[in-house]
Amino acid sequence: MASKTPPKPKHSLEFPLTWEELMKSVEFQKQLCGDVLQDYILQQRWYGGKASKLKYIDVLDYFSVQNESDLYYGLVIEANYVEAFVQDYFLPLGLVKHPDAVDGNIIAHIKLNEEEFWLVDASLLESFRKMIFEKITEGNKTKHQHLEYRRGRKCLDDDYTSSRFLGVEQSNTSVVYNEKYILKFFRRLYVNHNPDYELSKYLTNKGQFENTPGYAGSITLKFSDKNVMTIALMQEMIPNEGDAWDYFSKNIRKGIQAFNASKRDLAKIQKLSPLQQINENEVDAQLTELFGKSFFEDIETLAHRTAEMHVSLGMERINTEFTPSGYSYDYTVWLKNRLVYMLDNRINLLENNLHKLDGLALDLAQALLSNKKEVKKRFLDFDENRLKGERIRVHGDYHLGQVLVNERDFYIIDFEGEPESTIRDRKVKQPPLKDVAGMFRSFNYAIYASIFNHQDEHNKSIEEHFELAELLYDQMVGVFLYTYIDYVQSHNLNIGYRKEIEFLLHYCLLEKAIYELGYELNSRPRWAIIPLKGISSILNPEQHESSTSL
Ligand SMILES: Nc1ncnc2c1ncn2[C@@H]1O[C@H](COP(=O)(O)OP(=O)(O)O)[C@@H](O)[C@H]1O
Ligand SMILES: O=P(O)(O)O[C@H]1O[C@H](CO)[C@@H](O[C@H]2O[C@H](CO)[C@@H](O)[C@H](O)[C@H]2O)[C@H](O)[C@H]1O
Repeated sequence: MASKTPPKPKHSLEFPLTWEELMKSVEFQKQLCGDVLQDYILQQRWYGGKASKLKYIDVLDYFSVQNESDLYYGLVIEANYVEAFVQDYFLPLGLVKHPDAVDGNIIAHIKLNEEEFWLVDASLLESFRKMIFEKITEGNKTKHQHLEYRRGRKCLDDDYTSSRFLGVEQSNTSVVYNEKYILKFFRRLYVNHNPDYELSKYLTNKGQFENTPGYAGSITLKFSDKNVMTIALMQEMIPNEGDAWDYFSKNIRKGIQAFNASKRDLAKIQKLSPLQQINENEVDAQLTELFGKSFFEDIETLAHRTAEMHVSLGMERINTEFTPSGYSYDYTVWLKNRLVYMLDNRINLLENNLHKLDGLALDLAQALLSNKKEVKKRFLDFDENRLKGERIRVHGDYHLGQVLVNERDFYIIDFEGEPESTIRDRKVKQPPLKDVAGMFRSFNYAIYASIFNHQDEHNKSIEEHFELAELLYDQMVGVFLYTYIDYVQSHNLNIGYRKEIEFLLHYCLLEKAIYELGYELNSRPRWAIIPLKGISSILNPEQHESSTSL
């Protein structure tokens, strides 16, 4: 059979060098970093700098990944932006004879000593993936320049049998090995260990938290100045039926459909005050009929797993990276600076994007703009002297999409932290209730997304749906809090006294909703209505008597 005609390359390079000599060539690095990579990375899903103007790219560092027969390079490329900031990315480089080997997904055509090749992302090549697995399973038996391959406790295989791309929408690149492990190549690199690696290793080796993928290995780049970068993390693969966002959204939608088909009087449903705790058996009978008893049992299980995660993260007494801390003046200064900066950014972004909003979203946006002083005041109303609980390392970006579902149990993944924050900020110990607030915002999102996305299925007014939404949200929160607080308190994690818990939750809910407003305005403005509605209820809980101050 005739082979396919090679694609006409956009970029063609030529060097009188071998592949082994190529990376040492300054001229090659210069040409690669010019149009070749500038064009290539713009097409990649993992490239997060698309909204900024690229000035130039540099190779910050590179390393070889090799055995007796094959050689690949791992590149740390630094993207420099006109807006005066830089981002580092990981790009593994390989060389193939035929572009068919990678389905035409090539970086450039290259002639080396008159011989024709194609430069490709090495993760597309099975031989590269196999070599990576073998080096991780071999662990630190072999020394590799400034690269460290580690085998984790949960890696039980010595032999490679298969590899494939995970094939999900994601910001990194994940490979499934032997249908048992998932290796995530971090695309965006940071100086310092990635929190995903640190927390995964800790939870497996020390915390013994079972409802997260076990740590199976990693690759770390070590610089001569002692700085490090996490290149990859390998974990157990968790069999799953999808994530908790899809799981709960599906059940919420069904409940809302049942509500539309019924003659239910919302005034008869028990109204809780915000953050009022209830036992799963105390959920209003009408809500149980609409959403199912199992729906609230699932919330209970999720709360239980979240509490176990926090107890595990807060139990360390030796390694200061993990030992709990109290509240301090330094923390307060850091927090307030950060939140005021974020708020100013969101207000600015909102002003610039008002033209993208209409109807209720626009009304809520205008209300927020006139209320910005009140939000700032709330952010500044944080007094460490009145807080008695502990701060610990937290998940940091906790929402339903970070939880996998299997047989009505939940597994928590992706401890990379909040994507907008610097790596240092992600490692600051925080009140565990920050994660809880993140999950509550996610409940709120799932309810309102179900309402806004399926309006064609409704025969009741939007106001009635909003009323149902608030009733449901308060009961989901009530069940979660009851289970969560009971578990952490009986396992010696100090999250503060009752008023402190309420204060921190209100504080973190507002923080998260303001954060979300930026995320939505930048990536899906149609959804901005959800955090806008959330901010409005957090700021005006007038129908509820609970106080937000200490
Ligand atoms: N250990 C695992 N077991 C099974 N599936 C996983 C595992 N880790 C990740 N996934 C799947 O991969 C997706 C992306 O993983 P995630 O860690 O969030 O990557 P990224 O940081 O690139 O967004 C998850 O939503 C999930 O579907
Ligand atoms: O990409 P990440 O998962 O790290 O997180 C970012 O994207 C999330 C959306 O995928 C965003 O989450 C927001 O939307 C979710 C529904 O899609 C909702 O469940 C979350 O509560 C809400 O915050 C997250 O904020 C952002 O960091």
